[in-house]
Formats: sequence, C-alpha cells, structure tokens
Amino acid sequence: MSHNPPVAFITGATSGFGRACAHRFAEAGWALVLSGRRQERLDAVKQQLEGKVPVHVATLDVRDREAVARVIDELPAAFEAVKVLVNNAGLALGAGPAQEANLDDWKTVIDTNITGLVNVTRTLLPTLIGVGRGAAIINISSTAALWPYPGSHVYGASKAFVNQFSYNLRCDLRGTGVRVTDIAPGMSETEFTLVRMKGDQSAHDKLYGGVEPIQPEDVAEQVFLAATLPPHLNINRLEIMPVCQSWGGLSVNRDG
Ligand SMILES: NC(=O)C1=CN([C@@H]2O[C@H](COP(=O)(O)OP(=O)(O)OC[C@H]3O[C@@H](n4cnc5c(N)ncnc54)[C@H](OP(=O)(O)O)[C@@H]3O)[C@@H](O)[C@H]2O)C=CC1
Ligand SMILES: O=CCS(=O)(=O)O
Repeated sequence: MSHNPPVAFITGATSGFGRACAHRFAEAGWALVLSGRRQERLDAVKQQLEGKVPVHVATLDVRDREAVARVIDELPAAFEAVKVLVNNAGLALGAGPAQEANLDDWKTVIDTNITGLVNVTRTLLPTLIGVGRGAAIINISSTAALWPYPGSHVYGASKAFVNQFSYNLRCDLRGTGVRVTDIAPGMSETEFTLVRMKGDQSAHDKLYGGVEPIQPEDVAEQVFLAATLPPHLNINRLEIMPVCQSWGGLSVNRDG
C-alpha cells in the first residue's frame, strides 16, 4: 500500500458505476472517499477494499448542502487532498410522458442530478485547485443529455445541464490544471432502472434481457482513463453506447 496515495472522492458509491469506480481506483492503489445514502452498502464496499487501500466512507445525500460541506470539512487528513472527484450520484424517476409525470419526482431528479452535483463540485473546487495539475472532475451525464426520447423529459434535461456545466467549468478552471470530463453512457445494467421504475424487477429484466448492455465496470474503466490521462490532456466528453443500442430516427404523428 503506497505511503501517500492519491485520493478519489466518489459520490453514489453504493451501487452501479460508483461502486465499480471504487473498485477500479482501488485496483490502482488510490485512497477512496466513498459516499452514498445507504450506510450498510458503504460499509460493505469498505470491507471489500480497505485491505488494499485507505477507505473513508461518509453517509451523504448530495442534495443536502450542509451535509456536503460537513463531510468535506471533516475529511481525515489522509483523505483531504482530493485529486479526482467522480460526480456519479444520480437517478431517473418514471419513464412515462411528461403529462403523466409526478412533479415531486421531477424535483427529486433536479435536486439530485443538478443541485447535488453542484453542491459537491463547488465545495470541493478549492481542494481540487489546490492539488492543481493532474486533478480532475469526472461528471457522469448520459446519452440522454443529447438524444431525446419519450419519457426522458427532466432526466435528459438534467444530464444536458451536467454536460454544459462540465464545459463551462473548464473555462473557469483554465490555468489551474484541473481537468473536467463529461462521461455519457448509454443503456447500462445497474440498479438505475429498478430505481426509475420504483422497484419493478420485470422492467429491469425486460430492458436488459437478451441484449448486451454496458456493464458498470465498462464505465469505471472510462472514468479511470479520463481521470488518469497525462496531465496535459483533457477528454471533454466521452459518449459510450453498447453496440446493441443506436438511434430510432424521428417520429411522425399520423393519428390526426
Ligand atoms: N444505468 C444507466 O443506464 C445510466 C446511468 N447514468 C447515470 O449514472 C449515474 C450512476 O447511476 P447507476 O450506477 O446507473 O445507477 P444506480 O442506481 O446503480 O446507482 C446510483 C447511485 O447514486 C446514488 N444516489 C442516488 N441519489 C443520491 C443522493 N440523493 N445522494 C447521494 N447518492 C445518491 C445511489 O446511492 P444511495 O441510494 O445509496 O444514495 C447509488 O449509489 C447516475 O447519475 C445515472 O443518471 C448515465 C447513463 C446511463
Ligand atoms: O441515462 C440513462 C440511459 S437512458 O435510460 O436515458 O437511456
């Protein structure tokens, strides 16, 4: 175990891409700050990894600005110099048309995918700038940020924010050495659909059955690649789809 390993701060580390990122960075000897709302999940990941690398876990709802500040203020010394922030925490809720959507669900998606990401990013910016050359912010957006589809409404729009925020951040961070990358995955087999469909396992099975979707480890590899590029390089946006996924073209209403 390295004496003073670099530190990765990963949100949404209790499942899917975030948990896979924890394993990928641990494989490379990084110290980890892992956060999420489910303490028992965090403890399980810590138990799996703490023999390899230093791991600090923090129960955290990214929507809670004060909690975000507290977790970061209270980082143990070995975890203070965060070099890579992976803004991964996020969700979609519902897949029906906008006119049938639940407004509370829309607010949860906005509060998590936008406000939560902004809370963590703004609070960690001074640390990342202090680290400087080689530091990186990896924001997880989605193919939904660019490619519209029925039922994407607020979710896709929230990911379009993540994409543009990533680009805008790069403008202000010019000269600091801090990189910013937007990783935009397509259909990926995580707990995402279970969450979106409020625990409907059949919806999960139907979506991912019989095809070869992206796996969490696939995205974790891209996150690690972007975060550990030679320090003079920045991947602005990396969109990745499974081969089985592509576009369906524009639709026309012929029902009058
Ligand atoms: N799966 C897919 O097809 C795609 C997913 N994405 C995006 O990837 C990211 C990861 O999702 P994915 O791994 O697929 O799905 P999962 O549902 O498996 O993981 C989502 C993670 O986000 C965390 N999370 C959700 N809400 C909060 C919150 N309020 N505060 C803190 N953590 C939170 C969850 O932890 P906990 O519940 O413990 O808080 C969990 O660890 C999301 O931003 C998603 O939008 C992008 C493209 C494709
Ligand atoms: O971001 C998740 C992928 S999709 O459900 O929007 O296609």
